[in-house]
Amino acid sequence: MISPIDEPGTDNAGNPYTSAKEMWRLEAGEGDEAKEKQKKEEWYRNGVAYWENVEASVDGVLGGYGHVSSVDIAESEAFLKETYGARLVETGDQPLRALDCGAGVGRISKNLLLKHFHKVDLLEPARHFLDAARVSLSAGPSGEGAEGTSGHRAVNFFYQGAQEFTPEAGRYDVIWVQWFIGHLTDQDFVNFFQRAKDGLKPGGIFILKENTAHSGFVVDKEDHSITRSHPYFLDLFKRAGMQVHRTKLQNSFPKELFKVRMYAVSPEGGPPLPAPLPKKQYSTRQKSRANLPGRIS
Ligand SMILES: C[S@@+](CC[C@H](N)C(=O)[O-])C[C@H]1O[C@@H](n2cnc3c(N)ncnc32)[C@H](O)[C@@H]1O
Repeated sequence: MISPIDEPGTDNAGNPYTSAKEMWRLEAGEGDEAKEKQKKEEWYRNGVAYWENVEASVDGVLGGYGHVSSVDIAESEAFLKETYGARLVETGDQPLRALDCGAGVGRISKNLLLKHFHKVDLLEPARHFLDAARVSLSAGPSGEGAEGTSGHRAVNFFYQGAQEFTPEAGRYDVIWVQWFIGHLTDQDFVNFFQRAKDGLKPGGIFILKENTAHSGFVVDKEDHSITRSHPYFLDLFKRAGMQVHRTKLQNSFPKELFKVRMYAVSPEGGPPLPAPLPKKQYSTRQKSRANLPGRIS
């Protein structure tokens, strides 16, 4: 069977690449010793520069599709509960912590993560998005002390690209990776998961939610990102030493968008996922909802 990296792809104007390997050589200088460092820096700089010119709002980070935010959050929440249910309610004395990577203006932290996790950290390389997230999540100027009435709060606001980030060891129950991993080259995707897995508590998981190409890949020359196919994701998870526990397609999105898929992954050889809970057992839901800022939409 042909490896996903050898499959052909296109850019968003339909121009072909013979393989992902060729694409990464052209776009990020991979395999070309003389140009690799400079081209790779350019790839990341151009990606962030695109977002720096986008309005710091939910509509901005969703490319004008701000109206899909609530249905996105609803299906993410169902996936989180089905995947991680028991751990969300049986915390003992331990605070639940999540990391929101490529967090944009804090849309997911505000509407989902802060409902279920006592402490949420955000990682985002576009400064004005991170500033907007700080305001939206009511943090002080240093990012500390964003205390909601439920006691759940945004704690750290990391101004960094994921290709450079290393989390504090053993800090997180869940690392949320949504709609940004296309900015990372394949090698940095693998390196990111290999570094970030040390940031998970024992039994912690990553949830990745991303656009998927029908086959191969599609490069967006405007925002300098790549949309990968489902087999391409599976291949990268394998290379990163990750096992995929569950995967599910997002249902209710406009037809013209890429198919969006959710993955629950954790380091190979780790413990099985906690049991899902029947919906009626989520007794924290009402309490948390009442204490958190309203949903945007
Ligand atoms: C489509 S927006 C999604 C934002 C957020 N995840 C959400 O769903 O609301 C893409 C985000 O990825 C961020 N981003 C771009 N390059 C990145 C990188 N190298 N590492 C981490 N995040 C990056 C952008 O600044 C932007 O906030």
